Amino acid sequence: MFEEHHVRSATPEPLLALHNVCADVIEDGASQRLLHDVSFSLQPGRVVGLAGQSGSGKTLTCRSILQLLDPAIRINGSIRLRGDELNGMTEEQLRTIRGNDIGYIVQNPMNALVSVHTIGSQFVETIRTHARCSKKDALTLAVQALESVRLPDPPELLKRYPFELSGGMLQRVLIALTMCLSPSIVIADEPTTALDTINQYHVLEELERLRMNQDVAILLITHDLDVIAEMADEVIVMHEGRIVEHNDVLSIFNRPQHSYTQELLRSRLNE
Ligand SMILES: Nc1ncnc2c1ncn2[C@@H]1O[C@H](COP(=O)(O)OP(=O)(O)OP(=O)(O)O)[C@@H](O)[C@H]1O
Repeated sequence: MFEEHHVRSATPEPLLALHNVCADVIEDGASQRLLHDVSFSLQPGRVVGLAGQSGSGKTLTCRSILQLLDPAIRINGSIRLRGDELNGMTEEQLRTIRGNDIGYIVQNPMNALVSVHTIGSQFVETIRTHARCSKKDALTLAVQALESVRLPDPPELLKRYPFELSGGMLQRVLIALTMCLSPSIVIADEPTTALDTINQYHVLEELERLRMNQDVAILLITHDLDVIAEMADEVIVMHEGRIVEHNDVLSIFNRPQHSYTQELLRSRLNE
């Protein structure tokens, strides 16, 4: 059993608030609902874990927030960032929000980096599209960020190409890149799934430091309930595109209410 302790009470104004978000896919003229009235909010400095088996709608929920969806998918409902509605914003407005306000860390960091450019040029390019600064200042910022995720020899690392680094190093590079943009929210979609145990530990530690040092709100998607137990303040359990349970982490693990949450916890114990 997990030890009970007081969970910090929520502040009144959420950083991000989803209200009745629905996603429908239109295929061959027919519409199928993939997300059903998803509602929750994120507060600064808190980690919300999103759990549920494969196909339950976790990634779709993240990508709805970022409005990074297949054109066949339509979103309804409200997604507010500090009160501003994201649903319906122009692509240009959204591009500013992605990175500046909301960082996105994905399972396979290779997909987020361009293989033919050095790590350094990608840092400079990304930093300079979000903030007005010289190349030299961008490189200084990159070195500091790489040092803070404890990667060895950052100046040398900046000269290397993504394919020259391991998955764990790349994931930490991506976290460092995200840190340079100082987002208030980080969405981490299965950030440790492709990593070995040691690298999993390092990546989770860096996410924890982001939350502690920069008061970042983290939406952590993982099928790994041990990671959720370790990191999250609250847990949202999704099943077939719906939120079936949302509670603080101790209540979810000690007193799960929904039969699907109970099943999910039982399957973890049997693993
Ligand atoms: N572009 C799309 N067209 C049709 N169906 C889609 C599309 N994208 C997602 N879906 C469906 O929506 C449902 C939710 O998918 P989603 O990727 O959010 O699941 P998930 O919980 O993240 O699963 P996993 O853990 O395997 O990544 C699935 O049934 C999936 O097949």
